[in-house]
Amino acid sequence: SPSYSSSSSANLSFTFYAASCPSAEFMVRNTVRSASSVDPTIPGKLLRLLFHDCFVEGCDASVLLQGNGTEQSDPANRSLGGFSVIDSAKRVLEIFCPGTVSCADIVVLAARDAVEMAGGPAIQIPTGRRDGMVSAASNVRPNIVDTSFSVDEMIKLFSSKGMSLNDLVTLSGAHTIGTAHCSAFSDRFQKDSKGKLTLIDTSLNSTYADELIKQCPADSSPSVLVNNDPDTSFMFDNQYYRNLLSHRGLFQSDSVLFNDERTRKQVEDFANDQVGFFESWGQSFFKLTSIGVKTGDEGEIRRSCSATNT
Ligand code: HEM
Ligand SMILES: [Ca+2]
Ligand SMILES: [Ca+2]
Repeated sequence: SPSYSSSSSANLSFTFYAASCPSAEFMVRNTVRSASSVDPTIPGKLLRLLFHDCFVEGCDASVLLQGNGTEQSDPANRSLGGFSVIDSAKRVLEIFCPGTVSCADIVVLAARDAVEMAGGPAIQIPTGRRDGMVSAASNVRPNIVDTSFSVDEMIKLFSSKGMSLNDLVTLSGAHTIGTAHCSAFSDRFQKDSKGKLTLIDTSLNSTYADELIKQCPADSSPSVLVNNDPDTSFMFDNQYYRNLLSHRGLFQSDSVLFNDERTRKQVEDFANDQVGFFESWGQSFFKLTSIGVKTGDEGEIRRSCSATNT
């Protein structure tokens, strides 16, 4: 459905598991913490997983379902990660509070904790989301932003989820952590007659472009990863916006936020004011985690996050 009512998110509660599983949030947090201490790439993965869940069928863990033709089989989702962290949190929760805590809530809480552990703001998030039964690859393409999108196209998709221009600029700040495959920004380069890459997107700083070509030469392996934020890749800070100001946005969809008059001011403000970015992040993240939530009798509480109960 194109526009989600806010009545569903009004059914979420800050005390949803207070009686049924009082340490639910604590158990998710511990799982995220220990996984991230072993593998520092986990926070970025968990944050992107939330985005791809909430924009397709709402925040309902549809992205976790495995099988032929599910969301995971769409090319836009092949580079997602963090599933094993969600699974281990669920395993612990099923021992202490069987059949109680939804995978949809675990995805949200894990992303929230991941941001905080990477140095970002702490955010209170209500719970009570239920797990969806539908996961179709064909739902992914129309609902997930591609790096080739114009600001207009991004605004259109975001507003169909009840998200504003401000939310778009704020949530794009997620690219202050995490990594990307070379193919995610190869459209900014072209192969010359000798098979070497040259920059065709003039909105990119040429020194930065040279670094990217070095890390991602034309013949590089498809498994090569590049940091989204070349300066503070593991730190959730406002460096993403500073990068945009110095023409070092990795994706075309990042650069356009600085090149478009409607979004530039917000980018400049966040580049100069991390506290302001963090405040805005709290609000936009809250909205993201409320998109299309299922509550009450809708959906189910999955026993295993990768499969529906029946
Ligand atoms: C607005 C348009 C957006 C576009 C076009 C976009 C696109 C991408 C692409 C292409 C990647 C690299 C994937 C790969 O090659 O492995 C990526 C990574 C990432 N994105 Fe976005 N994204 C957008 C918005 C968001 C939002 C709203 C969030 C979260 C709130 C987000 C969080 C992330 C994170 C954390 C990573 C790093 C993932 C990792 O380290 O594995 N992105 N994004
Ligand atoms: Ca979903
Ligand atoms: Ca950073």
